[in-house]
Amino acid sequence: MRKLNITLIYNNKNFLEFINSSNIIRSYNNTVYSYIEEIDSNSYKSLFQEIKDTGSWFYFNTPFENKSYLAFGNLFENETEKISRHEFSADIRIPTFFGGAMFPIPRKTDLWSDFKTEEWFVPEFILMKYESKYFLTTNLNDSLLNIPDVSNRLSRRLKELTEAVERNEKHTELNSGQVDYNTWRMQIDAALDQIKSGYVDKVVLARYLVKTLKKEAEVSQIILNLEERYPDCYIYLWRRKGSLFFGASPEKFISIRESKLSIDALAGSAKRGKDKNEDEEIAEALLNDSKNLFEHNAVLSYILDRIKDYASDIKHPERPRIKKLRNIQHLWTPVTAVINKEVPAGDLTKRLFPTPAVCGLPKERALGLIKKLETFDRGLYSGILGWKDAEGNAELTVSIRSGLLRNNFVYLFAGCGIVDGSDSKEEFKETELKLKPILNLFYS
Ligand SMILES: C=C(O[C@@H]1C=C(C(=O)O)C=C[C@H]1O)C(=O)O
Repeated sequence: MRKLNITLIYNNKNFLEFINSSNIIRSYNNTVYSYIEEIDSNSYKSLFQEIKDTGSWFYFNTPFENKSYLAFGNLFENETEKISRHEFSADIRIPTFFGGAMFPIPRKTDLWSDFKTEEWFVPEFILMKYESKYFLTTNLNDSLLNIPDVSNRLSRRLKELTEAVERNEKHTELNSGQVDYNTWRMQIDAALDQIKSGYVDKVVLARYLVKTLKKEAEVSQIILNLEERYPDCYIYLWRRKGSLFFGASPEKFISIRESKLSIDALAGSAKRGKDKNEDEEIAEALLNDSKNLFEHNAVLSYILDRIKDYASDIKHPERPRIKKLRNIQHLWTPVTAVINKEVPAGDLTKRLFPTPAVCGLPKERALGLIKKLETFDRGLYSGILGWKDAEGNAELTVSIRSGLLRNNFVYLFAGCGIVDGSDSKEEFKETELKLKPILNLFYS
């Protein structure tokens, strides 16, 4: 294994100054003291090449901001309300909490037992890449440590991330089989009956696939491939206990910076064309297709309705735009607004989640139908994932186009919005397009 230099980066003088200043302001419980230092790119890159499917860590890349985070170690868990923060470096903002929430249906199996229904944790360390600069954040709590202690702890954590573990080769699938076309058709027909009777306007049904991995997954390769192939998507990987949940999502759930809010309405899909002309024809047809526009508008009108009491200056383009990805294109309406000062960010998340892009309309009825018709646990698939800070800022994605690695299996998930006029064969094809980003990582 290459030697990792990151253990040596602490600048003694700055760190001591930080400890002293932290001692002065030290008066609350649950305070996070964040020491941020720039590190050299080689340390970061060498760690990245060595990262394994072991330990507990969280990786989140928001390419449109040129920022990625690798968070590891656990200082606090689920204490969002109580934590205040003292940062040493004022120039650069670092998120406080990383984590996410599952799609809100109680689980029937053990597939997701390595994750919690909802978790927001304060990591011990965060490696951040911002444009061409690299930073290490060390988070400390009230039992402040000295430099050798912190360095040792960092070395231990890095070892956990980079050391491969021997695996027992005998495993059984936790959720055997898959949703094949016949099962899918019956589910879509049942949903269409409910739509025709007027019980729901839209419901998003998903299917899953299980594949055996032929060899150990190479995590650094997964990250590199996803980042290269999906340069406009959120790239996320969350490793916890024996599971790795990961994906490349085109969908922003919510982004909050001070009072600026932005949300994606993303729904309505079509394949990519074989050449530029065909691609444009397909996009044009999608922009004028009443079924897809209905699916899309269900999401947009829901978002506008849910934020109207919390925000002002709500803006969005009059007609949807097209978001093009490698295998698929979508109808997309970006919504921006200014949040009323008195609203906590968590309230907005609760009001919006899950949107009709992954659930349906009316929400509670669609949730009931999904619970009744789907035969697997969605878990973190179609949940939310990302970061928040103690000041109410947040960057969360809808965790779609995702897979779960567990033992020697990869579980893949994809869904689509069902509305009046949906056809089970076409929707099945659409799920295949949506499964591709993950499937191609292992079987191309
Ligand atoms: C549910 C998924 O995607 C969602 C459903 C879409 C649709 O039905 O057209 C499009 C984008 C996403 O909001 C998925 O990828 O699994």
